[in-house]
Amino acid sequence: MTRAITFDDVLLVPSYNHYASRRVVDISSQDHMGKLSLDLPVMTANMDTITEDKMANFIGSKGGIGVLHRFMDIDQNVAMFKRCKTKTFVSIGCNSQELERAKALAEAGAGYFCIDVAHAHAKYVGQTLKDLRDLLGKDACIMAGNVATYAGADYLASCGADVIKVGIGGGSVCTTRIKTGFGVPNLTAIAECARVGRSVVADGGIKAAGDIVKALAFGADFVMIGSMLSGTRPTPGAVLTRDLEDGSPYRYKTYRGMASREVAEDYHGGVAEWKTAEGVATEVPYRETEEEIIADIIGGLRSGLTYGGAATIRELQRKLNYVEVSPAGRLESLPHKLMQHS
Ligand SMILES: NC(=O)C1=CN([C@@H]2O[C@H](COP(=O)(O)OP(=O)(O)OC[C@H]3O[C@@H](n4cnc5c(N)ncnc54)[C@H](OP(=O)(O)O)[C@@H]3O)[C@@H](O)[C@H]2O)C=CC1
Ligand SMILES: Nc1nc2c(ncn2[C@@H]2O[C@H](COP(=O)(O)O)[C@@H](O)[C@H]2O)c(=O)[nH]1
Repeated sequence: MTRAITFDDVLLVPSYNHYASRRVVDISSQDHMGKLSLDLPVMTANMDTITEDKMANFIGSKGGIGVLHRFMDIDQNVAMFKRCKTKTFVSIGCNSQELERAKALAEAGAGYFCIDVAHAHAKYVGQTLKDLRDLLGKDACIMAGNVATYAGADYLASCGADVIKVGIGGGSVCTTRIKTGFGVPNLTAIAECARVGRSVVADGGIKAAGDIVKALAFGADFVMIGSMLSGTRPTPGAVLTRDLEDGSPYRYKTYRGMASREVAEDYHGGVAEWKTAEGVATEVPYRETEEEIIADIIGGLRSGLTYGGAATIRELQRKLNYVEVSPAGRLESLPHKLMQHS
């Protein structure tokens, strides 16, 4: 049986650092096909509680890129795309109307497309990729996902994907592994898919800047984050308030999986009888900390590269050296100053 690992299973091992300061390392990333270059290798998730135009403009201003969700009609989608002031991905699904969405968005100037389905190692995704390439031409950047195996990534590459989105069932509001028994722990999935030689986006389960460094070191060129930015000001959705037991107000927003019952009710009148929800909806505290979250990611990436003795993300990948950690090692990695000793 193959052993598979994810973020908390490993730590990266430090190596000799040539660089005088964390300021000199380069945290930018370019995809293997030469179509996408980001100063910050971070994408925001195409979820209706994470990325609309406001988040796309925020993350774009930081050097990353937003991926608009697709759960709206085509006119709304075009209007939203036009409100984006920086390079932004748009998403499409796989049914026949989705090519109409792609056509309208391309006419509005979109050049970065994401084919977004739960299980992309599938015939209908391959066909959509080919149709989309025919529609958009060779210069458009097409990302497709999600997959979690070498065979899945290879299939998408062979159908014309430039960038491959990797991660099945690892997201923070995801229940796919519980509901279906399928998934691959994310670091193993990233390493496997990166062997195909196309750029990989590590998607799902990233909780902190250190997880981003691990994902990049294991072969991702970019990461996609949802929960790390959930509840912040640039996310869509209202700020809600309720009283806590002590009477103090608690301000929160909703963060929800795009395969949750709540999403199905809002957009499709409920979960179809042949399906089950594969995501959950949750309350997250309202936060005004998006600037700090991104600064923390940038600082973590800069430090991370120097711990790895690397000036670039590609060098970090070449020098990958890691250990699997014991339960005690994992505990030691967390703040434990106040832990009681018996
Ligand atoms: N990264 C992850 O682990 C996951 C992500 N998601 C997210 O949830 C959203 C909804 O996803 P999705 O349900 O794919 O979108 P859609 O509802 O648009 O479904 C995509 C198409 O794929 C078909 N399909 C066949 N088998 C499957 C399968 N096992 N899972 C999903 N679709 C299948 C669907 O047909 P039919 O509906 O008739 O079956 C449909 O035509 C997306 O944003 C997706 O990224 C969802 C689950 C897992
Ligand atoms: N299995 C499911 N995965 C989902 C769903 N909605 C979104 N997602 C995936 O999660 C990531 C975000 O993960 P996070 O850990 O950063 O919060 C997102 O990009 C999708 O790939 C869902 O309903 N089910």
